[in-house]
Amino acid sequence: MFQPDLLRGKRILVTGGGTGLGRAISHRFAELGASLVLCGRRGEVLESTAAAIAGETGVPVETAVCDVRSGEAVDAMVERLWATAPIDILINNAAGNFLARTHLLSHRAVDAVLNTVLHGTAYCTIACGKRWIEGGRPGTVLSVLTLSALQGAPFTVPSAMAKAGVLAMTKSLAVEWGRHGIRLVAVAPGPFPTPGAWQQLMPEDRQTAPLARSIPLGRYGEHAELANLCTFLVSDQAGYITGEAVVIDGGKRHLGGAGPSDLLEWTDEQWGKLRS
Ligand SMILES: CCC/C=C/C(=O)SCCNC(=O)CCNC(=O)[C@H](O)C(C)(C)COP(=O)([O-])OP(=O)([O-])OC[C@H]1O[C@@H](n2cnc3c(N)ncnc32)[C@H](O)[C@@H]1OP(=O)([O-])[O-]
Ligand SMILES: NC(=O)C1=CN([C@@H]2O[C@H](COP(=O)(O)OP(=O)(O)OC[C@H]3O[C@@H](n4cnc5c(N)ncnc54)[C@H](OP(=O)(O)O)[C@@H]3O)[C@@H](O)[C@H]2O)C=CC1
Repeated sequence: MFQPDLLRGKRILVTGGGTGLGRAISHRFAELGASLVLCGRRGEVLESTAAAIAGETGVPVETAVCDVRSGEAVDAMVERLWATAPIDILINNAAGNFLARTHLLSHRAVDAVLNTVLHGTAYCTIACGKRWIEGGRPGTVLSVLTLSALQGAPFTVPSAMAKAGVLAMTKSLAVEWGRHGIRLVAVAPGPFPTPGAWQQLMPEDRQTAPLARSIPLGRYGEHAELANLCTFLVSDQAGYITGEAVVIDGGKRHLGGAGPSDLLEWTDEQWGKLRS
């Protein structure tokens, strides 16, 4: 359990906060007293999520329609938000991704992912960072990566490249901006079911594989588990953590490196035969 007022007084901007994991993280922040700004491209999605979170938690939730692929639009959004009150915490969560064979990707397909994940994250981070530094204020940036940022991923190569770039940004700015009291942290989730991710990445053909073969804990992540990790990392309780990415994946990352995972499927009979 967190202190009920852990995030009271914090103004938090969540990109992609209208759906999926961004929505779950935002909801947890609001429960702990934060005031929120949810950003995305679809106003009606943002409004509906904002109304639901505000109704359930009683905290104010603003919305900001913005395509993070445009540096000008991001700067205008952040300038407008700052005119009311500074943002304390930025969550870089907006992303686009799809399954495709890389040698068949068009330039525009590569750009569709890189512009959102790599450029959009850089624009949002710099827009907040320059205002924190100019205003002499501390700040925190949490970026949502994927496991592929650490170990690559075939068939989602632009996303893996972009998220790896965001990890490099996290480590680099932790050093460059540390003396200004700005922390940069990241989370690298394994699979957490959301309509967005499942539509893009989990066609029915992929959903029949036994989970135990791909995830040691044998289940997908729960949104609350990711939201709780993000809550700790952005809170003042984690004030000495910067430049780090925390993996939350049920052990998935270690399957390949930890030895032959096909042995997980072996029966007692097979083990007995080997022993004899
Ligand atoms: C384990 C889970 C890990 C989860 C990680 C996540 O990130 S989950 C997060 C999951 N959530 C989301 O992803 C939600 C947000 N997603 C989105 O906004 C879109 O899915 C987007 C990323 C395609 C960007 O859309 P947009 O409107 O900017 O793009 P557009 O429609 O204008 O097309 C631009 C170019 O891309 C091409 N192209 C498109 N699809 C495919 C494909 N499947 N194949 C090949 N190519 C494809 C298209 O043909 C065109 O190229 P062309 O023909 O002109 O040379
Ligand atoms: N679900 C999973 O298993 C995993 C997810 N992740 C990461 O978690 C994050 C959330 O993913 P998830 O919730 O599953 O998927 P969603 O599709 O629900 O989330 C993507 C969000 O980003 C917003 N978005 C997309 N493009 C833009 C843009 N150009 N400008 C502003 N907002 C944009 C979308 O809103 P709109 O379309 O209205 O703009 C949407 O709210 C992503 O960073 C993803 O890479 C990482 C590992 C695993």
